[in-house]
Amino acid sequence: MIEVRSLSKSFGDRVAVSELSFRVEPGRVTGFLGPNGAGKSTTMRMVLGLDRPTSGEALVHGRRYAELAEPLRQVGALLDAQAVHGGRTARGHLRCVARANGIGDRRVEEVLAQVGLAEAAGRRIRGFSLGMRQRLGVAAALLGDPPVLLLDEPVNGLDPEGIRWIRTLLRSLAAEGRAVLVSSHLMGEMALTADHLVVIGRGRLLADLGTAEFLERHGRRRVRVRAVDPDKLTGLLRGAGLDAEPVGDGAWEVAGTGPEQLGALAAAQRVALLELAVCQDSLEEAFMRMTADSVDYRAAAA
Ligand SMILES: Nc1ncnc2c1ncn2[C@@H]1O[C@H](COP(=O)(O)OP(=O)(O)OP(=O)(O)O)[C@@H](O)[C@H]1O
Repeated sequence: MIEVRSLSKSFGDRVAVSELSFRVEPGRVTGFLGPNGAGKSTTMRMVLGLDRPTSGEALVHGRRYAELAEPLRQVGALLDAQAVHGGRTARGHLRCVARANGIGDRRVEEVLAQVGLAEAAGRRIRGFSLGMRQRLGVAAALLGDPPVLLLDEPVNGLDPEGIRWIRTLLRSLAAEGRAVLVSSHLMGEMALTADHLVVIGRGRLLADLGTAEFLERHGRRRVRVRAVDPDKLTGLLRGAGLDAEPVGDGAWEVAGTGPEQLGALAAAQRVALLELAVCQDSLEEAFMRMTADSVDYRAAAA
């Protein structure tokens, strides 16, 4: 388990992380979300002992990273897939990391196969695509078979097949009882992958809750409705005083009601419907709404 307690980090007078507390529990994928510059990478670097907190602490299994015995067997990480020696082969790179941590060559072959790089294992990394480097980074993270995994933007550069592969892998690692923390900008992907979300903005915690609960709380839920006779529907909605918004093509989106009530109302007033469906905000829409005030770099409105 990862435990972040009142963690803060400043670079000069720039506050990157501020009084941040959350836990990454075993058995689930925790998505780590936040706009650019929110402090995600800095937090992950502090968990891995690569940056020193200004105050507070980040613990893995109750200890600071530097205090862990055989750290690679305790926590696996993918931070920057580009940060590898291009002149080495994939196998050579992994053997080097493995030997430095007392891990045998057999495990290297296992993780190469697990990430789909068995055939490319003898090739030099400098010829690898970004997606292959990501896979290699994941292989290195898995080398020690660790109960905790921490991945910064692992789907970066992956094609749709690769993205699906990462999703399946992360979910199966969590199902095996591991604690998985993963950051990503791809909201649609996070909605499919993460059971739990930790959202930060400007270094501060904005939300720490289940993905479904996040959508429920921060996403809007409306009922889309369309009728054979659009004028009759307009009259019905206006007459009922509902919070309705026209969305084109004679359709409306109505807030504060459910399809059951709206359907019953239409039936009672003999308005024949063509469409009656619940539309729920996507994770991206919910996320944009909740982080609107904490975006550091945003294009000025035209
Ligand atoms: N070594 C450093 N020196 C100075 N400032 C830094 C350093 N590392 C990070 N920062 C600043 O800290 C803040 C948080 O950056 P960080 O990279 O952790 O955010 P992030 O959420 O990972 O962003 P992104 O989604 O763009 O990767 C930013 O304002 C960044 O400019």
